Amino acid sequence: MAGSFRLSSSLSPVQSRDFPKMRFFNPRIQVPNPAPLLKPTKTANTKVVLPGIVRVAASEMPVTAGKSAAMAESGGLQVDLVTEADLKENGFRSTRRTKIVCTIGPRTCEFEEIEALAVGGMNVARVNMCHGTLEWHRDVIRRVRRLNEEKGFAVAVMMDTEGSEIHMDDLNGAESAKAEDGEIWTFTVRTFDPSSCPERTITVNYDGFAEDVKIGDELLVDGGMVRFVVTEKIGPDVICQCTDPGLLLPRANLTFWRNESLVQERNAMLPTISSKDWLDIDFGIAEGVDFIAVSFVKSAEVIKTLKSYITARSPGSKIAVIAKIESIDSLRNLEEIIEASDGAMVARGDLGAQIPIEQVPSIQKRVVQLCRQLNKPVIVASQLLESMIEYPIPTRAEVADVSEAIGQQADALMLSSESAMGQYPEKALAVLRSVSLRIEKWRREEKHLDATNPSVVSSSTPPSISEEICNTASQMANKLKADAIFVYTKTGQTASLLSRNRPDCPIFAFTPTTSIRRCLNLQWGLIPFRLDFSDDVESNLNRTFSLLKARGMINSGGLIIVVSDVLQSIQAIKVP
Ligand SMILES: Nc1ncnc2c1ncn2[C@@H]1O[C@H](COP(=O)(O)OP(=O)(O)O)[C@@H](O)[C@H]1O
Ligand SMILES: C=C(OP(=O)(O)O)C(=O)O
Ligand SMILES: [K+]
Ligand SMILES: [Mg+2]
Repeated sequence: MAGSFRLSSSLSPVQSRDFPKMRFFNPRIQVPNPAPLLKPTKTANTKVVLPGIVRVAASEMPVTAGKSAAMAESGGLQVDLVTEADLKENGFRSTRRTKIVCTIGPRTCEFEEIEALAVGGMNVARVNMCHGTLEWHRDVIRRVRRLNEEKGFAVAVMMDTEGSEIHMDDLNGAESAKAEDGEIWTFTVRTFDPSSCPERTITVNYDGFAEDVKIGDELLVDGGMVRFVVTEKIGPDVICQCTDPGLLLPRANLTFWRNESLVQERNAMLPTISSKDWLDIDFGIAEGVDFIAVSFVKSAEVIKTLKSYITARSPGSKIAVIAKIESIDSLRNLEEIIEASDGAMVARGDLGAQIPIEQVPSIQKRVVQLCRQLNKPVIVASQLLESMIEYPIPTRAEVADVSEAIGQQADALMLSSESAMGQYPEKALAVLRSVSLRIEKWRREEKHLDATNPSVVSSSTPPSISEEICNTASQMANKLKADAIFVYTKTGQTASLLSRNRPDCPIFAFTPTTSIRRCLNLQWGLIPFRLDFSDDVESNLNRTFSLLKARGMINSGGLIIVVSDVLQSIQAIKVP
């Protein structure tokens, strides 16, 4: 990777009319109907109306009120079959604590394929608005909702905005194009009909592109997978010579570099949330997604604006806003961005294209630590198991990278292409699952040897009552080797504060609200259940014990630390 990480002087305020325009290509993704990973279940409801286009049947419409079979059976305690089986087979202490986000793409968009991922441990399904049509995304989101309703899962949905990144066109539907060493390619802002596009010509989505680049600049595709040097400029056309040959993929990201630094000209003034993103956000709000991940965040301001927009559009909505840390600007304003957000993602793909890649590991560590300090969930994303797009097993180096993120105790790991379009989505998920279990267990065993590892995160100043209660409860649970912490939480805040301490035992979070249950599913060590509860801790507890016992999920004699955010109390109780 060329260049060093240089910060240019802060930008002067710009008027919105000064913003160079991004053009958004017409959605060109024809969703194929990949062979299902599992045999179709009886619940499959997708009707294939046209070749290659998936339509949704009426029963995939958003779920309305009414108790599902899964809930009715358990007397009001909603839990999924995977958690139930995990608890029964492995016992409390060996449940997986690190959560898994899977990007849904053409390889995994059918109901049975999403179900297979949920069965394999997916906690959050991510749709990337950079690809696909709104109809496609709507179908996927509704399938996840139907799966939750029918099977009692709490798979949350994350919508990831396209953002104002500079990228290439879709190669007219081709899977890829090969650029050979020394070949001359044209990058242009002109658009063509698929039939009349000249050879070796790529349309770029950023209007200011031809003006901003200079002869001698280097053009990097996907952070350097393919590299060109600009040799000539002819009006809207930028003529380039390939210096590092490779495969160009549809809509691949483009950055340009001058004197070993990333060029940030007018593109630095592109809005973080483009007009297309606002429409996608409206769509996300209407579909009731749980998280909106904002690409290329530059400042805390944009997060605040989006949060108030969501509140105005959908009062009382619980949509959480995740800041993607993937640009130089986000690093400049890191602390205030994370403070303003409901969580963060270390988006290593673009981050590694914007700064020298050798700086990515230390930034990942810093973001993970900062999020923990500020009590915000953090996701480590991109290229965790990249080779599994093609191969059924990962490289040893990938396993080491995944282990590092788990060792850092990030809340969640994310699959991108591995699950969206790779050949082995379920196997990739299984690798994340088994590496998590192994590293978490090892970490618990070795913990006493690590003096630098505090059992609680230090309190904020001035300390808050709930924070102190959660710190004490976590320490108690560790010292007494409790089997689980139970937390009764209305807003989810107390559950988060417990998770933040990364205690040795799992945290059962009971919440009356389905959307909060789903949001908690992103956080480390939390096993979220939906349960209506009263202000009477004693009766809640007795009810919970009998419901869990009836399903064989707890045994008499187990030690439970109970925290209630209503009474702000801690109790230590043996399961009767
Ligand atoms: N909705 C979709 N339709 C078609 N392809 C998709 C879709 N979502 C993801 N993909 C494919 O999966 C790859 C990985 O997804 P992701 O990491 O989210 O995107 P990107 O590579 O653009 O950062 C994409 O490059 C694209 O090829
Ligand atoms: C997760 C990332 O964002 P996207 O996949 O949307 O480019 C990334 O850049 O690492
Ligand atoms: K995106
Ligand atoms: Mg990105």
